[in-house]
Amino acid sequence: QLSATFYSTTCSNVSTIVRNSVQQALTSDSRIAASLLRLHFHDCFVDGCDGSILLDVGGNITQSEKTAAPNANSVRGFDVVDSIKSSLESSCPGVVSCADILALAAESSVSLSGGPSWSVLLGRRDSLTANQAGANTSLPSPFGSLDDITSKFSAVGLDTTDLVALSGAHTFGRAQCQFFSQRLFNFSGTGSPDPTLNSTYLATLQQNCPQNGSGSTLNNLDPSTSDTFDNSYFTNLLINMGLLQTDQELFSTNGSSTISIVNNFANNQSAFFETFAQSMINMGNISPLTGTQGEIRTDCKKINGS
Ligand code: HEM
Ligand SMILES: [Ca+2]
Ligand SMILES: [Ca+2]
Repeated sequence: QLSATFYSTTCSNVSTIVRNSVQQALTSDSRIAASLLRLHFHDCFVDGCDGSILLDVGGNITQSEKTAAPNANSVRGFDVVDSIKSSLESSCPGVVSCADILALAAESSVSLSGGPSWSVLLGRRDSLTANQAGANTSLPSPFGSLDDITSKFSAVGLDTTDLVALSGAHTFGRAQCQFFSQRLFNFSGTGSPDPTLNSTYLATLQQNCPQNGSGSTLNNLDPSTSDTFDNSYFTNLLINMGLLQTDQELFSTNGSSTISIVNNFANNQSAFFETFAQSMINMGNISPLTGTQGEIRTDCKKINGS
């Protein structure tokens, strides 16, 4: 049972400390807000929001989620999490969990980028384990069908509205060519590009991600407003300008219940912001450790005493 006032007597400035650190990090890295939001998502989908993604191999930890397929050479922002943790250890030693730091950093990242604010529920504790196989199986693939991603969300208690709203996180941040290049030249063995890709956008993407080029070249997930948290992710889908196959599927899968939700968010940014905030709370509630479960890590990368 998480609560917005969990640290009110033990670390009353926690939200401000996190927010200031994220703001500071943004001055030298315009992508960091997106990266921090994604870290919270990749934490919560694997054994719940318990900081498991932050652990390195060492001591009793024999596997790390960082090297699982969806994370390796992809998730980033760990240095900022460590710097937030050091500030908090100076102000309120041994009090704030790494899992809560991820939830707070996600909210600051969205609100500092122009998106909604919400009251973050707190009181999560940190795991004593990491689950690499779990990261490989529980995180959605950008090559999956809408049914695939829907079932990964429903496996953690999130519904279709949550799926569409949270996919709106792709309103900022970057993606490497390797995660959508299957759409550009020979889609599903057809010898042609994905028919649900806008032809002008296709030409730009083919230029940025040529065949036999580097799969790690970065592209904006939202070609309209790449660093702003707004509803242009959804207006892009209406004109076939979703970057990942799984983005465009939300609007282009015939008969899907996701289509009307995309239309609503494209036409009504406030509806998107309100739903996104609620869906972030829903995601943040995925099986947290509470009470005497787990621990409060001193160093987010390691179990205490190891
Ligand atoms: C619906 C299924 C989803 C799939 C298949 C998916 C897949 C991906 C992929 C492949 C990337 C690019 C990674 C890279 O190039 O290294 C990415 C980036 C990103 N994802 Fe998702 N994602 C999904 C849902 C979400 C959700 C629910 C959130 C957060 C609420 C999110 C937030 C982000 C952000 C902010 C980025 C950019 C990160 C950065 O620039 O560092 N994604 N996603
Ligand atoms: Ca986790
Ligand atoms: Ca945007």
